[in-house]
Amino acid sequence: MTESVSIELKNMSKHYGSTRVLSPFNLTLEAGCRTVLLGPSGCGKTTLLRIIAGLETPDEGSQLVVGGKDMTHVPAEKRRIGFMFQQYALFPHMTVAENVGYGLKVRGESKAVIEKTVDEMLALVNLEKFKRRNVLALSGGQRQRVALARALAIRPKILLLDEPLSALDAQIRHKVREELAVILRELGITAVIVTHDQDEAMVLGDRIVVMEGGVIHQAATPEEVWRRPASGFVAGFVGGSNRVRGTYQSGMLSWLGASTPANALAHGIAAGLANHTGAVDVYFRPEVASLEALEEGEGVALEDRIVKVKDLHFMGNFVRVTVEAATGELLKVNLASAGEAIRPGARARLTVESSHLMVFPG
Ligand SMILES: Nc1ncnc2c1ncn2[C@@H]1O[C@H](COP(=O)(O)OP(=O)(O)OP(=O)(O)O)[C@@H](O)[C@H]1O
Repeated sequence: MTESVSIELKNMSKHYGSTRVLSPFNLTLEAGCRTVLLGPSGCGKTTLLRIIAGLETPDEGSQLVVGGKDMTHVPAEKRRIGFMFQQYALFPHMTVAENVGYGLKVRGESKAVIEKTVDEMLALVNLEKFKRRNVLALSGGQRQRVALARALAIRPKILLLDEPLSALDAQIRHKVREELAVILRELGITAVIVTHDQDEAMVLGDRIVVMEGGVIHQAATPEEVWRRPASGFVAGFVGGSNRVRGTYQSGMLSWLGASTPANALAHGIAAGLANHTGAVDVYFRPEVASLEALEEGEGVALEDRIVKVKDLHFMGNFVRVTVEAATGELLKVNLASAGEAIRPGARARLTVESSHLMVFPG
C-alpha cells in the first residue's frame, strides 16, 4: 500500500455567499490516522470532506497541506484520493471485478496490473469468489465492500468516506462497520470518515472531531471525547446526556434544588468553572443516574431531587425511564431493571454521583 500521509488544514474556512459553513480552524490529521467527523446534520462535515477531496474550494487564505505539500489549488483528479460517497453508486451493468478495476482502466493501466490489483483488493474485502458476479446480484453489505475495494484500487494516499454505512439496514450495518474498522486498521491508510452516528464514530475512528454549526468543538480520541468533553455541546451530543440548568457559586454547584461541592465533580471538567459564578449547564449520562421510588408523602426535602416518572421503555439490556424534574425538564435514566414501584405517575428520588456530573458555564 502507498505510504500514508498527514493532512493539515490551516486557517480553513468556507462561506457560501453570506452563509458561513465552516468557521476558521486549524487541524492536523496524523498520517495513518482514522479521523471521524461527527456532528448533527448540517454542521459542515460533508463540506469539509469535499474540500479535502478538491470538490469544493475553501475561502481565500485557507490552506490544505497533504504529506507536507500544499494541495489547496491542486485539482481533485491529481490528489490521489479515494472517495466513497453515501450512495456509493456502483456501475450496475458491470461485474464486481470491472467495478473495482474501473479507475485503473481509466488511468490506462495494463490488463495485467488491473487483474493483479483487482485480485488483491477483492481478497482484502473478502469477495474473491464474487469476482465475476454482476453487482446487482449482491447484498447491500457486499456492494458496500465492492465500493470500498474500488476506492482503494487506485492506491489512494487518503481515503474519504462520507456516511459509508448509511445505505445499509441496522442489522448489517453493525457487522459491516466492524469489518470496515478492521480493513482500515490493517491498511494503515489516512482516512477521514463522516458520520452522525456516535457508535459508528467510536468503532471507526481513532480520533473524533466533534462539529456543530461549522465549529470544531473537540478533536480527540474517542475516550477523551467521552470522558472529558470540551464543551457542553460535546457532553450533550456524545452519550445522549441529560442537561439540567444549575448555578455555581463559591465552590458549590446547585442543581434541581440541591447543592454539591464542586471539588467532587469530574476532574478537569470543573476546572473551567474556576472563575465562573452564576448559571451553568449540568450534564449526566442516562446510565449513571439511579431512581428510588418514594411512598406517598415521603421525600419532601429539596435535596431529594424528586422527579416524576413519565414513561418506561424496555430496551433489551436496560429499561429507559423518562422522568420529569420539578423544574419541568425531562430526563432519561437507564436502569438495569425497573421494579414495580417505578411506574408512570410514581414519584422517585434521582441520584447521580457527583463524579459523573459534567458542568459547563451556561
Ligand atoms: N452549495 C451550497 N450553497 C449554500 N449552502 C450550502 C451548500 N452546500 C451546503 N450548504 C449548507 O452548508 C451547511 C453544511 O452542509 P454539509 O453538507 O457540509 O453538512 P453535513 O454536516 O454534512 O450534514 P448532513 O449530515 O446532513 O449531510 C448546511 O447548512 C448546508 O445547507
